[in-house]
Amino acid sequence: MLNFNYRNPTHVVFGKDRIAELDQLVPANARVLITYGGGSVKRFGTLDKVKAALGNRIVFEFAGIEANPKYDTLMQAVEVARKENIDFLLAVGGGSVMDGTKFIALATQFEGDTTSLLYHGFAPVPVADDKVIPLGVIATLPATGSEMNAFAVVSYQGGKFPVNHPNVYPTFAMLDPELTFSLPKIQVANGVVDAFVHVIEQYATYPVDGRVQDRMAEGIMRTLIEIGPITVAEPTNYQARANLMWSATSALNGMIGVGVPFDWTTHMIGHELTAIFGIDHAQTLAAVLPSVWRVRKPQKHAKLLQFAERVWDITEGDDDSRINQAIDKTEAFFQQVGLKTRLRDYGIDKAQIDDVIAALAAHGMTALSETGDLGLDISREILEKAW
Ligand SMILES: NC(=O)c1ccc[n+]([C@@H]2O[C@H](COP(=O)([O-])OP(=O)(O)OC[C@H]3O[C@@H](n4cnc5c(N)ncnc54)[C@H](O)[C@@H]3O)[C@@H](O)[C@H]2O)c1
Repeated sequence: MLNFNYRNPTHVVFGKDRIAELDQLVPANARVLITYGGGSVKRFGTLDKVKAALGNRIVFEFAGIEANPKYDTLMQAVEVARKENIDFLLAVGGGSVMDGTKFIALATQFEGDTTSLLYHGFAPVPVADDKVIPLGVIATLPATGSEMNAFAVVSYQGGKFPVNHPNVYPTFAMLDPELTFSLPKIQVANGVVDAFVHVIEQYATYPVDGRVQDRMAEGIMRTLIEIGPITVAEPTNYQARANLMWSATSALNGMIGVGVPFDWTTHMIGHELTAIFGIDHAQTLAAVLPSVWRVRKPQKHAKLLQFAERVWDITEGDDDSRINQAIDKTEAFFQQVGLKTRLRDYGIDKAQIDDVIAALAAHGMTALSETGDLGLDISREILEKAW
C-alpha cells in the first residue's frame, strides 16, 4: 500500500425529510447565498422548504448554474456574493451546482485573476486557507461525489478544468434519496455509470495490496450492478435510490482512493468530449472506458483479472478470455442502464477524433494514466476503438 493522508470533514446528513435540520447546520446569523440550476428545485418545492428551514437568516438566491458550469456564469454569482457580503453558500442541485458553488467559494475572496484558479490541475489552488467561503450542499443527483469531496470541474473557453482546495469540502452534505425521485431516467443512468467509473479510475490500475480499498471498491461496483437497472426503472424505489446515492458518494469521497494509484484517463478524455460535443459527462465515460481497457489490458492485467473474478464472478477461461468477458459485461451493463457506448452513436464523425486529440494537446493531457505513459498516440488509439 502507498503512503497516504486522509481527512474528510464533511458531515453527512442522510435520509428522508431532513431539510428542517438546516436550521442547526447553517450558522445562525449567516448571510446565505442559495445556488441552484435550471429550476427543478423550485418546481418540486425544495427551494421553499430550504428557505423555510433557514428561518430569519438573510438569504439571497443565485439561479442558473448550468450543467458543466461555466466560469462566466459562476463569476456572476461571485459578484453577488461580494456585493452582499455572503458568508455561507448553500448549493442545492447536482454535481454542476455543487462544483460551481465550490468555485464561487474560492473565487469570491480571491485577490488576483480568478481565471488563474483553473490552471492547477489536480494540485490544490493557492489561496490563503481563511479566504474560502464555507459551503453546505443539498445533493439532488447521485453521481459525482462532489457532495463529499474537495473537487470541482469548471468549463472555460472550450475546456473543462479540475479545481480543488481542502477548504471547499462541504461542511455538510444533505443526501435525501427522495429529492432525486424527480430526475429523468437518463440522469439516473448517468449517475450509475459516473459512480461506477469513479470507482474504476481508482481501482483498475496496478496492484499495491490495498485490500480494504479493493474490497470496498468491489462492493460499490457490485452494488451498482445490482441496483443500477432497478433504480433507473423504478424511480420511487427508495431503497434502490438510497443505495445508489450512498454508492455515488462513497465512490469519490476519498476512502477507496487512499494508498492506491489512480488513473483518470477516461475522465480526461471524456472532459474533452463534453467540451467539444456537449455530450453528458457520464456518457463520455461509458464510451471511453471499455476502449481504455481494451487498449491498456497489458498494463492493467492483474487488476482486470481480479475485477473479472470478484465483480463479475468470472472464473472460466484463460486470463485473456476472463478479462475480455469482464470488459464486455461492463460495456453491456452501461447499455443495460441506458447509455450508448460508442462515439459514433453520439453523432461524432471519425475525423473529429483529430479535434479531441488537439484539445488534449492544448490542455497538456499528454502523459495520462496511473504511470504517466499514456501519450496522444495512445489516446488516439483509445478514441478510434471507442468510435
Ligand atoms: N466534483 C467532482 O468530484 C466531480 C466528479 C465527476 C463529475 N463532476 C462534474 O459534475 C458535472 C455533472 O454533474 P451531474 O452528473 O450531477 O449532473 P448535473 O448537475 O449537470 O445535472 C444534470 C441535469 O439534471 C438536472 N437535475 C439535477 N437534480 C435534479 C432533480 N432532482 N430532478 C430533476 N432534475 C434534476 C439539472 O438541472 C441538470 O439539467 C460535470 O460538470 C462533471 O464534470 C464533478
